[in-house]
Amino acid sequence: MPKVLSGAGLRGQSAGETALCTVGKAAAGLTYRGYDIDVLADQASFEEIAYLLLYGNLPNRSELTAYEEKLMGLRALPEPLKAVLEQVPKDTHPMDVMRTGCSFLGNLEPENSMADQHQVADRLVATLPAMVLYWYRFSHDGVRIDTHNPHVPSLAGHFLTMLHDKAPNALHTQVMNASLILYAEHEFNASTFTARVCASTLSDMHSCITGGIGSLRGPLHGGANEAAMDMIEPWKSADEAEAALLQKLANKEKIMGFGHAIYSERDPRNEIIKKWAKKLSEEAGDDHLYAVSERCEAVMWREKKLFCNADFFHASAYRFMGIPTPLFTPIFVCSRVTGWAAHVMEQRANNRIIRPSADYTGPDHAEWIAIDNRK
Ligand SMILES: CC(=O)SCCNC(=O)CCNC(=O)[C@H](O)C(C)(C)COP(=O)(O)OP(=O)(O)OC[C@H]1O[C@@H](n2cnc3c(N)ncnc32)[C@H](O)[C@@H]1OP(=O)(O)O
Ligand SMILES: O=C([O-])CC(=O)C(=O)O
Repeated sequence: MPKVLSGAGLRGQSAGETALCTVGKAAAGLTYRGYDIDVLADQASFEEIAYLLLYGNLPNRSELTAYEEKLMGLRALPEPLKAVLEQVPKDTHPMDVMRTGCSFLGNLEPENSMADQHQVADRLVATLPAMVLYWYRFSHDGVRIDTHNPHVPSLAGHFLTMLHDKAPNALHTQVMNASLILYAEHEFNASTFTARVCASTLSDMHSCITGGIGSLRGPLHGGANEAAMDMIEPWKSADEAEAALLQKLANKEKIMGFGHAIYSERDPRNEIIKKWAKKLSEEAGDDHLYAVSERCEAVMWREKKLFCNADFFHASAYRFMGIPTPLFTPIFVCSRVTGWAAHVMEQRANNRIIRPSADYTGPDHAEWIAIDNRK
């Protein structure tokens, strides 16, 4: 059954048109430009999805090879950007680092003309992983990593190689690739809408993407994958998880990684990432984290009819690949930048400034009081 969409948060109101994505059609589905997410996550590479979203069609083999080579050629960070990243304190949240990095790249390489929008978008796709990991490895390990990785064509492998200083195994590359596909696009979610509002003023791509990063950061949106990990990490058994979760529900707490603004019964991305989390759990010899996650899923459905969204099983999947929690939402950025940029281009192609109205709730008329007469 489709979710009843009404009330606050602009729920259920159409705020524009898109040819990029459908969410929640027949209560569950997700498509990118008409292609089903199950097929894409199983068959495609993230680079194919980036191309599909940004250029409008699936690339043929030679287009894909050329696109992969283009992205690899755009990976290097400018020296002044590295210098800025080296100034950012170690205890900064990596999402704030990405926000700064994206904005500063816009200072160094401004989008002077909208004719450059594809070049600017590709440059961001290629450099955002390097920005966050250059800073992370410098501030945490004291090393200046090489962000080229010419022998690692996939962004999935590139990210894990920069993080761990060695090439990932095939399973980790495959899961990371699927994860990047799952997170790439989701219609008019909060961060994409932020980017589109910014685009509607005819602002530049870096401003739109920087705004998107700021919106994604919150725990009700992309930040939920980190918040879910923080919640489940202390629980050492499924029984402990169930007891703690019931207590949270009794306290009327929000449980991160559950529920959705549009989907009513399931998030189609959950089954996919859950399957990979199980595989990774077996590979890692995990004896409780996957079981804890599964129990949370069962308890939330039993107690509240709330289901896992895309973020919940991403938490354990990323942990099994040795990814530190504060880098979870930044990975979402590395993926969603493709959706954001595609929406910016779509908004620009048929633009009217986005400017809704408000229902005024203040006083009808207030009499001016001279400053010396105020209480
Ligand atoms: C990739 C993504 O961004 S997916 C979303 C990631 N965010 C999270 O996981 C954060 C936790 N989830 C939530 O806060 C919400 O479910 C949201 C923000 C995703 C959607 O919000 P809404 O559309 O307002 O939720 P919805 O209308 O379905 O809420 C219905 C009821 O369920 C409750 N509810 C919804 N989600 C949760 C949850 N995760 N834990 C506890 N209760 C919840 C709401 O509080 C509301 O109760 P009420 O009627 O007593 O106020
Ligand atoms: O659509 C939403 O509201 C949030 C979401 O799942 C996403 O952005 O991937």
